[in-house]
Amino acid sequence: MKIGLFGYGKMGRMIEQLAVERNHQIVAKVDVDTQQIDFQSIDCAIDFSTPDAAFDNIKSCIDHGVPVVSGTTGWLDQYDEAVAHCKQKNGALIYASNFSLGVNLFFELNEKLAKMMAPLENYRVSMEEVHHVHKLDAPSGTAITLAEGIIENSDYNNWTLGKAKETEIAIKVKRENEVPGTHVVTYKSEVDSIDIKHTAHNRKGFALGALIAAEWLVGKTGVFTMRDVLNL
Ligand SMILES: NC(=O)C1=CN([C@@H]2O[C@H](COP(=O)(O)OP(=O)(O)OC[C@H]3O[C@@H](n4cnc5c(N)ncnc54)[C@H](O)[C@@H]3O)[C@@H](O)[C@H]2O)C=CC1
Ligand SMILES: O=C(O)C1=N[C@H](C(=O)O)C[C@H](O)C1
Repeated sequence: MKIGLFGYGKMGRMIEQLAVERNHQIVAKVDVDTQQIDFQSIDCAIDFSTPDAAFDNIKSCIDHGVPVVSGTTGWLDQYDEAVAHCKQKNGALIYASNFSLGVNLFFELNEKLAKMMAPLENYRVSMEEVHHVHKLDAPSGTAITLAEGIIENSDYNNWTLGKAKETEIAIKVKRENEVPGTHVVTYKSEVDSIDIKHTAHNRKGFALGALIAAEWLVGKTGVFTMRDVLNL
C-alpha cells in the first residue's frame, strides 16, 4: 500500500518504520511546511499531526478521494463536521483516540466494569492519565473515550478536570518526562478500591494499530471505528 503520512513527528516516524517492515511504501511525508501534495499517489493517508491541523488534513484527503486514518487528538469539536463531510463525499475515515490493540481491549473492559459498578452506590469513579511533557492536549483523547464509555453505562453524565460534582468523573492529568501514555480508572469506596490500568511501554502499539486500520480501510467507504476493524 502507498501511504501518505500527515504529520512527520514522533508518531509519523514510528509508523514509517513499521510500514516498511510490513512491505508498505511511504509516498508522502506531509508536515507543517509542505507546499504540494500528490494525492493521486496515495492509497491511504495516516494523520498524526496537531489538534489545529487535523481537521483540514482530513478534509483535503477526503476531497481528493483518499481514505484517512486519523489518530490526532484534541480536534473532536470538529468530528461531527468531518463525519458529515466524509459521508457527503462518499469517502472513508477512521478516527481513534488510541489505535493500540491493548487500549481497545481496555476500552471494552472499562465499559463492562462501568456497567457492573453502576448499581453500587458506595463507589465513586475517577481517572488519571500520564503523558510526556510535549503533549499539546489535556485530557488525553484516550481519557475522554474512557470517560464517555463510563457515561454511556452509568449515571455519570460528564467529566471534569476540576473538582467533580456528584455526577461528574474527575480526570487527573500528569505530564512527566517522556511517558508514552498511562491510563488508570479507579472505583473507590470507604472499604476498598478497584483499579484498571493500561501502560504503553513505547509508541509501537499505536503505530501498529494505525497500520492495521489503514490496511483494513482501503477499498471501503464510510465512517468507522476500531471496533469495526477489530470486530469487537
Ligand atoms: N490515536 C493514537 O493512537 C495516538 C494519538 N496520538 C496523537 O497524535 C498526534 C501526534 O502525536 P506525535 O507524533 O507524538 O506529535 P509530534 O509533535 O511529534 O508530531 C506532530 C507533527 O505534526 C506536524 N504538523 C504541524 N502542523 C501540521 C500540518 N498542518 N500538517 C501536517 N503536519 C503538521 C508537526 O510539525 C509535527 O512534526 C497528537 O495529537 C497525539 O495526541 C499520539 C499517539 C497515539
Ligand atoms: O500524545 C500522545 O502521546 C498520545 N496521545 C493519545 C491520547 O491523547 O490519548 C494516545 C496515547 O495516549 C498517546
